[in-house]
Amino acid sequence: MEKSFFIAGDGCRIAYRLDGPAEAPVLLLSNSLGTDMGMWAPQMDAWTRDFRVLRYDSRGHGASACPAGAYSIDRLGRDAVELLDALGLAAVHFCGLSKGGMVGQWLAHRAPERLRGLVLANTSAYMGPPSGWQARIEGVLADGMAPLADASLGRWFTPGFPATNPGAVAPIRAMLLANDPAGYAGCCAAIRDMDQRPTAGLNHSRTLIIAGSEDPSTTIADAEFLLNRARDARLHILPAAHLSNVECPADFAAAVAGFLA
Ligand SMILES: O=C(O)CC1=CCC(=O)O1
Repeated sequence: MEKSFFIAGDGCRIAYRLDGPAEAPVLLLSNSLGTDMGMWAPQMDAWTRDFRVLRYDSRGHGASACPAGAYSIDRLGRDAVELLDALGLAAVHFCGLSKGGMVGQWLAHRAPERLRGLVLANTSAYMGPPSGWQARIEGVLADGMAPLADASLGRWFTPGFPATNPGAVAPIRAMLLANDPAGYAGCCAAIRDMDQRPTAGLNHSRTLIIAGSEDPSTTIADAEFLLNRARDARLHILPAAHLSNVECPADFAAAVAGFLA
């Protein structure tokens, strides 16, 4: 997959890619922890009919650089804003899943003028306790990505899904295993240190919240928290675990496209 690059404000090299008609409205996509822009493959055919789709690899993931040390939600949010600045885009539609949705929450609070429609999928304003993230950081830095794989896929998909959909799950597993542990750990630290609950009520953007009925990581209660604080939000629940766009590709694509239309 051919990717372009821009340099974020702190010098980090970040990969992005544009697909779809040049004149269509831009839809910016932000990936989850442990994946990269390839996680949106199940939606690309549908979305590139109506949107100029702008995907990027979150720092620490995919082809983007993996600076050592802790990242922050503020830094991850600025990466999205600086990508828009680099491409001269004033305001775009945004869809982020999990960590990507945490970036979306940050944008709603810190850069709402850059948002048209906002989709927050399988995400949460807070994912405590910090000790769990600290243990994950220490584990991945000591032992690499492989020991995380089975437990992660167990949270990302409902129990029967991998066996019946190996072609959908194999690329996701490969993305997770390809992560540089330093980049994965840097993003874990951003989630460890994040608490966007106090600012959730400042989301005045038109928002679609997507949740998975079987998601053990970011629950329906987490989605309802965001829903109840936002000024203009609706909730769409899919029969899925955490990577709802992979488990319910067509429904996810249609829900987002219908909301943004
Ligand atoms: O892998 C997990 O624990 C689920 C998750 C948390 C943030 C994210 O993007 O995925």
